[in-house]
Amino acid sequence: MTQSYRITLLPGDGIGPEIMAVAVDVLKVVGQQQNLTFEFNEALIGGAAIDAVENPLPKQTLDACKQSDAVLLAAIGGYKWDTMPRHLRPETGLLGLRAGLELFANLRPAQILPQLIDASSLKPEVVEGVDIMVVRELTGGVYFGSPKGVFSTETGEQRGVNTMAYTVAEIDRIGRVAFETAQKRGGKLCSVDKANVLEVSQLWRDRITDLSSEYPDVELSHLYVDNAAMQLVRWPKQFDTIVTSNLFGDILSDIAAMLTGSIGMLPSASLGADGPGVFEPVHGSAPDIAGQDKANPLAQVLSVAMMLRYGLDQPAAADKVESAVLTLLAQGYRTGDIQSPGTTVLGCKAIGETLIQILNQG
Ligand SMILES: NC(=O)C1=CN([C@@H]2O[C@H](COP(=O)(O)OP(=O)(O)OC[C@H]3O[C@@H](n4cnc5c(N)ncnc54)[C@H](O)[C@@H]3O)[C@@H](O)[C@H]2O)C=CC1
Ligand SMILES: CC(C)CC(=O)C(=O)O
Ligand SMILES: [Mg+2]
Repeated sequence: MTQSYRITLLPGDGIGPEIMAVAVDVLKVVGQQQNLTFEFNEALIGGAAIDAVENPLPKQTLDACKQSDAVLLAAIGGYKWDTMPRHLRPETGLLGLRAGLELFANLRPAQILPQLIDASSLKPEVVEGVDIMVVRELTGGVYFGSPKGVFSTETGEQRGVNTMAYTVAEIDRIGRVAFETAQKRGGKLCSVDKANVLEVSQLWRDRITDLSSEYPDVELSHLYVDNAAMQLVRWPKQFDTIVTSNLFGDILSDIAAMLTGSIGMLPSASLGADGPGVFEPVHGSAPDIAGQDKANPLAQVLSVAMMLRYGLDQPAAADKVESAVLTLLAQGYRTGDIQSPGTTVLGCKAIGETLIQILNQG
């Protein structure tokens, strides 16, 4: 029987439309092969939405996302909007989408593919076999805490304020996702915080420690975030699953990206308790290479695989997408960001066409 899904597409800004085009082509072909049909609905977000309707997250877009089975997002942002007031910034639209869909758990896998060992910034013996899942809290912490703003002090000086805050309920729900993720993986969970300095981090550490009694099969450890950043580069193989707050997870997942060769390789899944998830690359809109056919579309394509696996419960289709990416790399095709001697560098579009050929060859 054919299974049908409604997918909202949010291409966004910069390289977003280029990598989204590749991902949609891949999804259509895999859909035909797996008896899945997709009803696509493209909507505005970020800078593109600001330009069109002066709102980085139009109500129509959020409503369309809520009515979908899954949302595929590319990236938002760009120099053009960097000096706009906060409510007219692309990033405000992205945060609004995450909050609006209550996507509190962001899964960011960083896996070194054997074909890309030469592309990593680290020595082969350091990165070989690395397979890390960063579980990042996504709707709390300093990105959302109040008070926030720029206020005047008694002396008339301006003072910028953001607040890092977590409730017990927020820590517990991301903690449970992390323990359950670790149970399905290597059984090790490292919680990353700054409990030596921050009250919010001490509460985080205490709660995660308490929760661990419910997961005796998971080996829990704790690291301060500065040490964790260093350890990720020093000996990344010590990590299996990492759980951390919104800001720390944002930074640590970009570090983890470079272990795998390029930020252009890292997909992610943003999930809530129920309702549609958003599937998006870890990287941003890369305005420095936008419109030049240089973008690596593989993080977006691998986000399609995460959508099929985590959002639509179609693991066989997800396997097909991931295996096509591995074949492409094994055949020596690369975008510029992951090139190494002896490989063939292609543009974003040509990488997409080659992936389709690989999929059609079965
Ligand atoms: N989820 C999202 O939509 C995110 C949006 N942003 C926004 O993106 C804009 C640019 O931010 P940046 O700090 O420059 O981060 P970025 O991730 O867009 O780019 C950082 C560097 O990585 C390269 N890069 C990124 N993705 C690539 C890809 N697929 N293929 C090849 N190279 C790639 C870029 O060319 C750039 O040199 C900003 O407006 C930022 O707020 C940043 C991160 C996440
Ligand atoms: C652009 C920010 C709002 C988010 C970000 O950098 C990320 O989610 O990786
Ligand atoms: Mg980021």
